[in-house]
Formats: sequence, structure tokens, C-alpha cells
Amino acid sequence: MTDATADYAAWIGRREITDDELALAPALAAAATLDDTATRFAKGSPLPPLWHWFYFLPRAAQAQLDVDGHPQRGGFMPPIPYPRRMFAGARMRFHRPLLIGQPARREAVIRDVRQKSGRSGSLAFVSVLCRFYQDDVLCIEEEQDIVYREPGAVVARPSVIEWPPVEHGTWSHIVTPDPKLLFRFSALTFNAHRIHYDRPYAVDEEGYPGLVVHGPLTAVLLIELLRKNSLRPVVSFSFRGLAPLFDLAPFRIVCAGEDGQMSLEAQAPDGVVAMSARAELMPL
Ligand SMILES: C/C(=C\C(=O)SCCNC(=O)CCNC(=O)[C@H](O)C(C)(C)COP(=O)(O)OP(=O)(O)OC[C@H]1O[C@@H](n2cnc3c(N)ncnc32)[C@H](O)[C@@H]1OP(=O)(O)O)C(=O)O
Repeated sequence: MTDATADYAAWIGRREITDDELALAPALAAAATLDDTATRFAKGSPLPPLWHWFYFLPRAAQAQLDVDGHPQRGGFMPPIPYPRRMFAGARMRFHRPLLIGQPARREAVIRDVRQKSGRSGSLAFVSVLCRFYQDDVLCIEEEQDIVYREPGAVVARPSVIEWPPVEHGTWSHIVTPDPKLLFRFSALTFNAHRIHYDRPYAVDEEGYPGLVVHGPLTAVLLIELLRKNSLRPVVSFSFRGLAPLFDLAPFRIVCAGEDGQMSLEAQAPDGVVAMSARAELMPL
């Protein structure tokens, strides 16, 4: 296995600062996309957890986009040669909610670039630490894992099973990841990655059986399930994408736990756990 990360030590510590005004419009668009018709968002309202992903959007010019739709590597992200980019997971702590209608800052730094060998082939993980500030106060700390993969085997279309009934006390919801939802999420996050909206590209170039559900969308849906069922603020949240989800069939999200320690999952149509997550709620 050649080490695709060997030459990227110089990228570790590379920083990117993005300022944003946290306008009301993206929060209203996110609420519409997530079918939240109950919350009345206004200037000064706290942003729900993970909704900071709808701000601080990428600003690469069109001419700087690569064939996959992401900004060309070699700027902030290292020029890893593996072509298949995926969002692998993240860990975060929420110290204080960001408020709509007020300026805020995102400071991102490349923490690590690491080569691994997985069942799917060679993998290069880039971890990016993001800190979010408002009024110079640290509000959110987040570490994201972005993975780059070699071209591998074509991914088979998942079979569809009947999920077992959820246990008493478990919150659950069936999600239909149709192209309308995927398109709106790509638009909310200004993410031009073609695997999420360009079916011929996703299938013929990247070997997926359909459009790929954004990892951040699945994570947002998981934490929204929690927000709809509990008034307790989330203190920390972590998730790992274990298998891709596609727009080919509904998937199920579930959340259960006690004493404020919650376990969450996205279950693929074939029953495989596609995303596993944990959340810690503020003590009562
Ligand atoms: C936005 C956006 C892009 C997207 O949203 S893409 C769609 C969302 N993401 C996914 O669907 C990813 C789903 N996960 C996978 O497909 C596989 O887990 C993955 C990442 C291809 C790895 O599978 P493998 O079977 O090849 O890996 P192994 O299980 O054998 O593990 C090998 C080592 O890698 C570590 N590892 C595996 N998965 C993760 C993960 N999610 N996060 C962090 N680390 C991971 C694993 O621990 C092994 O490490 P060792 O140290 O034990 O060797 C956009 O582009 O912006």
C-alpha cells in the first residue's frame, strides 16, 4: 500500500477563517427542509444543534471546483490523490448556542492526515478541527473526519427488509431520502458534491447504486429526532458513518437512552447500521 498521506505534514496546522452574519433566511430554509413547522425562528433565536452547518458556507469560485464538485484540493484541504471523498464522522461539544442575526466566526484547522487500510481499500483520513465563536466566546467545538478512498468495487443496491419493531421508549422515524430532500440539503450547505444530485456521476463515476445521502443530513436528522422529543439541550454529540445510504429506499432513525446518555442510529433498508451516534444531554 503506498502512503497517500506521506507528503502532507505541511498541511497540518493550516487554518481557514470564515465570518458570517447568521442571517435568518438559512434557518427558515432549514426549518422548511426538515419539516419543522413548530419553531418560530427570529433574529436572536438560538440555532438548534448542528444548524451551524447551514452557515460559514464554502466560497470557492466556480472555476476552482474539481470534477466531483468540491473545491480543488491543495488549498485548505491537502491534495490527497484518492478520488472518492466521503464525510466519515465528527465529534462536537456545544458550549453555548449561536444566535441568529448576529455575526459569528468559524476557525478551522487541519489537525491530522492519516493513512489507513480498510475493507474497502486504502483510506486517507483528514481531521479538521472547527471552533465557532460569537462575541469572541467559544460556542461550539467540532472535529470532522473527511475520508478519501481509492476507487473500489461497485457498491451493490441494498436489499430491503422489514425492520424489527422498535423497543418501548425508543423514538423512531422513517426518512424518505428522495432527490428533493437531497437537493435542498445540498443547497442549504452549498455543497456541490455530485454524488448527492447527479445520478449518472454517482453511479457511473463513483460506483454507487444511487444518489448518496449526505452524512451531515443523516446526522442532522438524528439530532432533530432528539430535539423533537426532548427539551434538554445537547451538550455533546458524536457520530460515525459506517455505510452509505442512498435515495433508493427509506431508512429508519432511532434514539434511545437514559440519564441523558443517548444512543442514536440510522438503519439502512437492509437493516445495516449506516450511522451510529451518541449524544449527551444537559443534566436536569
Ligand atoms: C457531505 C460529504 C460527503 C458525504 O456526505 S458522503 C456520505 C456520508 N458518508 C458515508 O456514507 C460514509 C459511510 N462509511 C463508509 O462507507 C465506510 O465506513 C468507509 C468510510 C468507506 C470505511 O469503510 P472500510 O470498511 O473500508 O473501513 P474499516 O471499517 O475496515 O476501517 C478501517 C479503518 O478506518 C477507520 N474508520 C472506518 N470508518 C470510519 C469513520 N466513519 N470515521 C473514522 N474512522 C473510520 C476504522 O476505525 C479503521 O481504523 P483502524 O485504526 O482500526 O485501522 C462531503 O464530501 O462533504
